[in-house]
Amino acid sequence: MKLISAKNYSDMSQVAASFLLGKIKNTDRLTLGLATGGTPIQTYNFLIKDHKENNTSYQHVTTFNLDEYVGVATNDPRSYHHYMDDMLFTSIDIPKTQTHIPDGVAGNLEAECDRYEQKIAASGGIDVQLLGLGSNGHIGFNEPGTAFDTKTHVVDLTEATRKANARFFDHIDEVPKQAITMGIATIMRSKEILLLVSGERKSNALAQLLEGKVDPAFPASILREHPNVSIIADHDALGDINVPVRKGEIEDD
Ligand SMILES: O=P(O)(O)OC[C@H]1O[C@](O)(CO)[C@@H](O)[C@@H]1O
Repeated sequence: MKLISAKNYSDMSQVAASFLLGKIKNTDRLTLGLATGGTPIQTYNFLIKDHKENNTSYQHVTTFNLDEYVGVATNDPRSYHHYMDDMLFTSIDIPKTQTHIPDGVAGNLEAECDRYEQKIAASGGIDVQLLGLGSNGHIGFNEPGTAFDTKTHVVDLTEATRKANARFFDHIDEVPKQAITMGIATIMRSKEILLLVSGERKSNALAQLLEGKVDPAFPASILREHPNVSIIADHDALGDINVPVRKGEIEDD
């Protein structure tokens, strides 16, 4: 696992965008796994800025998002479909047909999970998966206690996660109680993983990921067993962590 430090949220986002652009610009065909939440927003802003300034194309890129709320329509501003259109897709030249997000209003949610899993496999699997880290160690919406062999599935959200995400809704009661998420096995099959961690509120989770044991009680701990993980963490998230850290390129300036 490679740990790269960045000074702050903005620098973390710039290092992350450069990392992704290195892949986007240097491949003929790329499948990206994408995340939502607060963490990747500025990374997406930097990708958009680069697209506008350098005309970087996404015609050869296919994307699969980690998750979607159950019962939130795709055109609802709180859906992850809407988030992705708003934060990235409509501002770059990626064909809509190449972007994939689970359908949280599908009539048969189990069938939707199977369909999504098969779609990822049919595309050849995920080359690079972008991840955020839940304060309780969740990755995607895989909450503590999720078995490491899970594929895409429906999950009951914990109160902690609903509270953490209530900032995107008018009231906590409006935060859905369930979501569809890629499973931990789905995420672990990605060829490469890029985990972004920012802010003091994530420092305990990051310390546990780096120093604790691999345990389903802390889902992100499984990343220690993946052969190709890079973590970009800012100083607030790193806190006093006592592991070797490589400095992000921006810090070397
Ligand atoms: O980036 P945030 O908003 O702190 O959320 C952490 C993670 O939790 C989720 O909101 C749930 O999947 C992810 O989208 C995100 O990566």
